[in-house]
Amino acid sequence: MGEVDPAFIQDPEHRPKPSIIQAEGIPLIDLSPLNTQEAADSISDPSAIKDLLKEIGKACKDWGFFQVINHGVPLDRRQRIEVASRKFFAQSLEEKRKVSRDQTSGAGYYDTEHTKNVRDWKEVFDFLVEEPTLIPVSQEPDDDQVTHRTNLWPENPPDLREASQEYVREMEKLAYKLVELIALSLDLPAKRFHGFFKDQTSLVRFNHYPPCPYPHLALGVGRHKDPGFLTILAQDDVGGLEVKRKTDGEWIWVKPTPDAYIINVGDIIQVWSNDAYESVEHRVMVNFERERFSIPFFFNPAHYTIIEPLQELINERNPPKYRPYNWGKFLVNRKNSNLKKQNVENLQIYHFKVSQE
Ligand SMILES: O=C(O)CCC(=O)C(=O)O
Ligand SMILES: [Fe+2]
Repeated sequence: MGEVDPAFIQDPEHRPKPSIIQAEGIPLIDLSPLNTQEAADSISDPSAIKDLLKEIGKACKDWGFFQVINHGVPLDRRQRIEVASRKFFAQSLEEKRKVSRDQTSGAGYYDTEHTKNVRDWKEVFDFLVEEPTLIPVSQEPDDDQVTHRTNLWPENPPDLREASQEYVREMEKLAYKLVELIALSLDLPAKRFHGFFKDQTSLVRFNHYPPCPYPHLALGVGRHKDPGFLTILAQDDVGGLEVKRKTDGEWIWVKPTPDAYIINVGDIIQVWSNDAYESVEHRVMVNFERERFSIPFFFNPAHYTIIEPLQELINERNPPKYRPYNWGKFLVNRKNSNLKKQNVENLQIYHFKVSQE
């Protein structure tokens, strides 16, 4: 890949800067107050975790991003899936393509994703949390058909499937804790969001960013916001994730913290909270020498969920800022547009924004 392939080249204004800004960085939040509660899985006494809720609320407002430590996910689960992911990507392209994602599967291997119509310098392997996962067949509003999506598991490494399934249970536990914290921080009942995830459309992705001969021109993932409810990301020690700081629009490097998870607010929280919390743009830089691996868990509601500002969070002085939309239709629209270069931007939540006039 010595030649510069124009498909990967970012417009000049979106290219990474030669100097990175570490600044004070995104907030680091210690979840250990949850571990000292007698019932950590149901936050029964919000007053005991008042400070934690404040921290979470502030991080969601000011950054849309934070890291968590003492999160309760056993380190060996994470190490096992990280090793499996490395082994999978180390195989030949021919081997990896045996589990290639196609139009009908919602999962598998692919290396042709585009973000904002520029190809990403990465290869990925996706798997669904629920089997089957129900997704609408088409983005047409009148078409009620749904498909049953299942996973494509590779033969090698042989323990990838088990490691993945084990890891996902841990991700769900952490996700539900975070969902409760976020609900409480918005002055909602702890379980306010739980029902939406009954038939979840959540997804885990293995990202592999190979070394890049022109890291000043390309990106591992172009600037974007995550469309779902929230994302729990495990990044390795290489680093490359950058978050757009809300105060001044600068791209801030997220310093790898061993055994921490990076949490970000997705578009759905932004809409449900009527913009109290914001889904923030992020991107991934690649580098000349080192390959990088990351594993995001995208926590997403059931396909039939209608996304609109929550009744409790709107009033006359704070009217709804979005028109309702159907999550499954939104997802299908996005999926159809991400695998090829197009001339227009794909569907975004601002397309549902109510005009303030
Ligand atoms: O690899 C990373 O650090 C982040 C990846 C990401 O933002 C995504 O896959 O949505
Ligand atoms: Fe992302």
